[in-house]
Amino acid sequence: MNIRQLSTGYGKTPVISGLDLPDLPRGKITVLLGPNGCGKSTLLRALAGLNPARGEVSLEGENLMTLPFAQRAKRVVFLPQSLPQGVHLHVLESVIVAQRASGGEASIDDAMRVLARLGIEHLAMHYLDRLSGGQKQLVGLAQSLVRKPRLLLLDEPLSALDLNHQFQVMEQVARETRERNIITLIVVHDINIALRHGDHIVMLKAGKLVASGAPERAITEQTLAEVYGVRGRVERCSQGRPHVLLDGVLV
Ligand SMILES: Nc1ncnc2c1ncn2[C@@H]1O[C@H](COP(=O)(O)OP(=O)(O)OP(=O)(O)O)[C@@H](O)[C@H]1O
Repeated sequence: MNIRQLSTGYGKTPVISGLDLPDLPRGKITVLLGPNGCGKSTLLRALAGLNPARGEVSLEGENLMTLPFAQRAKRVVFLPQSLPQGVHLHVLESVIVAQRASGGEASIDDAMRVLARLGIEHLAMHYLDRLSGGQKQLVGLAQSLVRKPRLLLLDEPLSALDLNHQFQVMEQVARETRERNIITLIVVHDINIALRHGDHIVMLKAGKLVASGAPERAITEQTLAEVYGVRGRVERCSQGRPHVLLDGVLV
């Protein structure tokens, strides 16, 4: 997927101006990193067609920016940081509604399979508005995966999850991404999750691209300093995996 000269913002206030991103690979997870307020959610919303934007976003040979919204919504799924409040549906119903929103056939079997893959089939008949924050986040992910997008945009899908679920969700997202050969762009704040589970990294600061590429190429002492203003080291743990250790903040 190519993003060329993308500009977006709110009213007359630009957040991103003329952003070019290197090709986002299919079948891989791209992790979008950057400090609070740098424009990550705004970028995801613009790619999903939820924020007005200019530029070119080509996905599998089509320019998303000129597709009618309904066509775009069949190809692109965006999971926001939190689900809408006050939706009085069962979890299973909500997953089936999501399935139909992308033009798919309603299939209880498919919906239950997605819930099972995320380890939440026991919640199928629970009401959405009575779930914990983390449970809601898992249901939001189930709603996204069941829609079988070509481009999956996940905005901090791990923020309310315990360690076990964070790991399981990243493994599941990686599996779906690989098996369906889709493009997944995911915002996380945990740099070590990005290093461990990301295939590709994009680092933004104030709406501008600072670094991109393989995790160990993009996440370095220099980019950690430039993007986050921290002193950090990338070291190898006893199993040989890269890991960021923070020594402090730059003043
Ligand atoms: N609805 C809105 N109206 C006006 N400005 C907004 C709106 N949403 C976000 N902004 C502004 O746009 C800029 C980028 O916000 P955005 O939510 O994209 O950042 P982010 O990188 O996702 O941050 P975080 O890591 O804190 O979630 C910020 O300056 C923010 O104040």
